Amino acid sequence: MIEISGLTKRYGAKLAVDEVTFSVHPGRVTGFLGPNGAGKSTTLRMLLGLDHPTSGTALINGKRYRDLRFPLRTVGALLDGAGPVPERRAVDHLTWMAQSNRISRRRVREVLDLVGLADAAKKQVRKYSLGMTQRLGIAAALLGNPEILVLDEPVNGLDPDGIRWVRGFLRQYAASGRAVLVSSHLMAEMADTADDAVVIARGRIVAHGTLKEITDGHESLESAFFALTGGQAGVAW
Ligand SMILES: Nc1ncnc2c1ncn2[C@@H]1O[C@H](COP(=O)(O)OP(=O)(O)OP(=O)(O)O)[C@@H](O)[C@H]1O
Repeated sequence: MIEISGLTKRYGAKLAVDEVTFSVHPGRVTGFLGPNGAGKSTTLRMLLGLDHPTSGTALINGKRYRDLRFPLRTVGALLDGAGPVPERRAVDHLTWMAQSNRISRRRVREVLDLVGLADAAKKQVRKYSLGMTQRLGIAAALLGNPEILVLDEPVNGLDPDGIRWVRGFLRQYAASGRAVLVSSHLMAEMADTADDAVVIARGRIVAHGTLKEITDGHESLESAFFALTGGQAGVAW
């Protein structure tokens, strides 16, 4: 379980994340939704110990990320821009990650199979398509068979096949009793993927509940999102 409480991040005069509080439960896909610059990545980076909060806490099974003994075994993450070294072969990248968390080589094969990259395991990552790179990122997140998955914009730039694969995969992962937190600004996509949603705008949580609760009284998740975030289609925030 993820518990975020009063989480705040200030960059100089800019309040990027402002008293954010929400939790993410096992067996559910939670969509973390917000326009560009709303504070999604900053929140996830603090959750994963990559940035220090100005105040507040972000806990994974009751602990801060950096206090987890073998973090990959508890929480798997795919973050924007945190890719592997391009010259490395996919299998070597995963083996290197696995070793640092005492995960077996057998598991490396398993996750490559799981994401459909078994045949491309020995290719250099720089020869991968965007879709393959995203699958590799998900394979890395799965290495420790974690009970929690955190994915920042996993379908960005994917073609419809890739998007469908990620959606099916996340639904299946949550159905096996694990907790999935996935950030996105693609409302139609999240409407098909998430059970719960947390909506953030300008660093603050503006809605948190089941998808049904959030869309109640609106035509779609997209129109609920625009009403909540004060935006309009086609207008930059
Ligand atoms: N290192 C930093 N220094 C200064 N400001 C930052 C820094 N990182 C983020 N910000 C600012 O904090 C705000 C939140 O950014 P963040 O990247 O968390 O948003 P986001 O919701 O993930 O957006 P996107 O969907 O575009 O990735 C933005 O205004 C951004 O410019």
